[in-house]
This record gives sequence, structure tokens and C-alpha cells, in this order.
Amino acid sequence: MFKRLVIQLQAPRMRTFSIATRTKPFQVAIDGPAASGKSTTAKMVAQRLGFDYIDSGAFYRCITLAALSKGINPSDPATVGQISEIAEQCKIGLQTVFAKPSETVSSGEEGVFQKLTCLPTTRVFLNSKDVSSEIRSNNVSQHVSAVAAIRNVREAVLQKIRSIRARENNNNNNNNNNKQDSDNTPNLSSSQSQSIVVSEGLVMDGRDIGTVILPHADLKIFLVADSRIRAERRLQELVKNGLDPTLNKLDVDTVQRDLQRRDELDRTRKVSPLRKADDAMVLDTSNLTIEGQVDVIVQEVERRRGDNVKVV
Ligand SMILES: Nc1ncnc2c1ncn2[C@@H]1O[C@H](COP(=O)(O)OP(=O)(O)O)[C@@H](O)[C@H]1O
Ligand SMILES: Nc1ccn([C@H]2C[C@H](O)[C@@H](COP(=O)(O)OP(=O)(O)O)O2)c(=O)n1
Repeated sequence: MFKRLVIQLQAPRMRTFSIATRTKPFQVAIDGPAASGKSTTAKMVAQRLGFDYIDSGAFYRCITLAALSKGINPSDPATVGQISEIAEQCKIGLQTVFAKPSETVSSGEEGVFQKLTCLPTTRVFLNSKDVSSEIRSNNVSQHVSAVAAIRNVREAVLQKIRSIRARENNNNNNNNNNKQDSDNTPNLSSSQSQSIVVSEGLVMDGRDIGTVILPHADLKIFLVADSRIRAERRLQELVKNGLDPTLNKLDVDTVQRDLQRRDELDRTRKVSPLRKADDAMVLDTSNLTIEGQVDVIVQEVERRRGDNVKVV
């Protein structure tokens, strides 16, 4: 799988550089329960390593949003056919805007300023409309597990992801920077494509990435965290995105119950249930910082790629 090029320079206090050039992109699969930190971590790992990123949950969220906006109740089993049709017909595009590694923003109050690393952001397009915020609403979250349990929906998502990857590879091979879908939806990582043409790897997060979508991934991570901590983080995120918890009758207990209900549905469904792949590393983020969990994964990728710079 690897073509290895080793450059050795002999001199006093010398370094050995081992540069691995791969014929196949390095694949990182990140799975785990709701709000365990998958997408935040996956995006940052992709940014640090210059890899592509695919948020597979966004596909299920888009299909759920499309169904809800047509007045369809995904929790009613009689709607399975209608939702499957929506899944097959809708167009979904992702665009991840990566910050330059050196780019930082200052924030703080009363004259105390902190330097924060810019976080990458993913914009999600449903039939060319930017639905990045709408798909994170509590209403979509409440129904998405029912949608993701439909076999035809999973099949449609798999096809969409495959065609994105095929187009991505094609674009890379053709040295083509113009990554637009036929419906003008920006394709994956189009911001990256302006500077990087060939990506050395892919990070993908979801529930079945290590088990079904990328069963031969080079690194599989199963991200977990205490359910109370996950609920606190998710509520904080919803508030940050403009939700009024009082108006919406939402507190940590309710969010925790919703997460646990959703995890149960995701774990017990017949098709591609949430489960740890046998060869996945478990990473508990309960007591980690975001940077800390990203570091663990980046270091593991570097160790497995064997392209560390060693001082000899
Ligand atoms: N180690 C951490 N410490 C504090 N907050 C975190 C940590 N990891 C993730 N978060 C936050 O938790 C929330 C849920 O994370 P997210 O990446 O959306 O999870 P998932 O993709 O698994 O649903 C986000 O607001 C994210 O910023
Ligand atoms: N590969 C995937 C990704 C997500 N899903 C389902 C399961 C989840 O309840 C929903 C939403 O996933 P998402 O990762 O966006 O959800 P959370 O942010 O973790 O709450 O989609 C899935 O079944 N398979």
C-alpha cells in the first residue's frame, strides 16, 4: 500500500527524514454515540493533516430536514416509502472551510485576550440551499435516528458518498481545481482545492464508518464520553447557535434523555447499527480538551504512517 521514499542525509547532528508517499489515501474512521465530539475532532484532524473530511451524519440530517419540511413525520412507519424517495432524489453537498494552521483569532473581555485556533467549519447544502444551521436544530435531531434506520435511505447515502469520492478522486487525478456539483453545490473541501490538489487522506465520521463504509480504514477510532457531559456540551452548542433553552423547554436532563434515546435507536436498528469495530481504538473525551483528543489521533496517524521526523 505504501511506496516509501527514504532520504538520509549524513552529517553531524543529522536527521533522518522518512517521507511516505502513498498510492491510496490514508483513511481515518471516527464513530461513536451522539455528541461524543466526532465531527469537531474529525474536522480538526483533517485540518491538521491536510486530509479531506466527510460528515456522514449531515446526509441523514439533510434527508430528515427535507422530509420534515414536506410535512412528513419520520416517526410514522407509513412514511418509509416517501422518505426513501426523498433520499434518492435530493442533492447534498458539503464544503469544509479549513483555517490555515497558523491562523488565529483573538477573543476575550476586559482587556484579557486569548489566542484561539480557528476551527474549520462545514457548510451543508441541500438542493443548493445552505442548510448548515437548520440541520442541527433540535427538531431534526429528534427525528434523524428514525430516518437513518431506513434501509433504502442508508443505501442512497452510501451511493451519494461514493459518487462524491469518485468525483473527488477524478478531480484530483485531472488536476482540476473547480470542484462544483452539477447543481452548483460546492463539492467536498472545495476551499482546500484552491491550494491542495491531491489530498493524502480522508477523515470520515458517523456511526458505521469503521464497520460498513470504510471497513479497511487505516485507523478506526470509537469516540465516547459520559452521557451527562455530552448533554452539557450539546446544550451549550445549541445555546451558542441561538436557541433559548427556556423558550424551548430544554435543560440538561431533557437533552441527556434525547441523546440516550437516540443512541439506543442507533445501536439497536437492524441495518448498520452503531457499534465499535473490532479493530477500533476507544477514545474517551470526557476529561479531554478538544485539542487533546485531536493530538491523540494525529499522533496515531503519524505513527501508523511512519512519517515522523526522527532525530538521530
Ligand atoms: N473535549 C471536549 N471538551 C469540550 N467540548 C467538546 C469536546 N469535544 C467536543 N466538544 C463539543 O461538544 C459538542 C458536540 O461535539 P460534536 O463534534 O458535534 O459531536 P458529534 O459529532 O459526536 O455529535 C460540540 O459543541 C463540541 O464543540
Ligand atoms: N454514518 C452514520 C452517521 C449518522 N447516522 C445517524 C445517527 C445519528 O442519530 C444521526 C445524526 O448523526 P450526527 O453525527 O450528525 O449526530 P450527532 O451530532 O452525533 O448528534 O444520523 C448514521 O446512522 N450513520
